Amino acid sequence: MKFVKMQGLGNDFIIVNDMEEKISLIKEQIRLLCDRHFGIGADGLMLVRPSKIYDIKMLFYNQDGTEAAMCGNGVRCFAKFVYDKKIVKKNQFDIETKAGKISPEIIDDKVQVNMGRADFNPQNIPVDIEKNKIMNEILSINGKNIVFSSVLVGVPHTIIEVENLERYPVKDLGPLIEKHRFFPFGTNVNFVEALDSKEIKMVTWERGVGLTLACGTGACAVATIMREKEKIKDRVLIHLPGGDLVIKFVNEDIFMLGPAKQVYKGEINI
Ligand SMILES: N[C@H](CCC[C@H](N)C(=O)O)C(=O)O
Repeated sequence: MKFVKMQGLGNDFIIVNDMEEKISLIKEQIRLLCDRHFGIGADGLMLVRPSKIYDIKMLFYNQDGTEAAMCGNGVRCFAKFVYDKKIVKKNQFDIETKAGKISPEIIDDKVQVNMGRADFNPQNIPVDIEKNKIMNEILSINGKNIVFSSVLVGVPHTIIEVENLERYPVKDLGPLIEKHRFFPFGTNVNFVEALDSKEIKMVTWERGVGLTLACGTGACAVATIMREKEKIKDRVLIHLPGGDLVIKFVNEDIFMLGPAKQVYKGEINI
């Protein structure tokens, strides 16, 4: 099976051109391909498929083999791949994803993506709390009360503001919050330190992966919640361990601008 390895701010992916729709990978095979010792190694894997309703279709799978509706860094890499390989012959197009239509624009070596609108409805995120919005709720872990907000930006995201990101126990709390009983399908967990009204630092414990160098939908979710709390306006620079993303709001649509780079291409027997 031929593949290309790409990365967006160090969030890395295996991309397979399956326009002939001949490839069907079971969960265990995806997990093996993404394994950093027994396989290629990646945070996720994407299949390129034809779409009946938009220009192209993206299927996304996490490192553990679970399918997810969307991936922000992944969709930038996906868009760059299909454009560079001339599978799609325009630099602005629409991708069919399980989270709906996602519209990227290739701008030199960067990709700007209209990520659509955030969904605050707990039933859609989903979060098992009887409220209209999940803002500044409390969950307790090992006797520690944690204030959190949750929102759907393609996939479920939980946002926790902290005073000092470097000193916060992200690796201990991330997996416990990811699988907390409030989140029936799990959640991505974003730990955020607001620097000022224009800059934010964050790190994400990703559902189905663990700590990653960047999370695109997470950055969009963080910007959404911080804007909802009126801590930022309609544009923010987000610093992630793997690099920076610019997130801006046009009306209620979320736009994400960031890099997407090919690392290498290869072939593997699976
Ligand atoms: N792990 C996420 C999907 C990938 C999200 C992340 N890689 C991004 O860039 O948005 C989930 O299961 O919801």
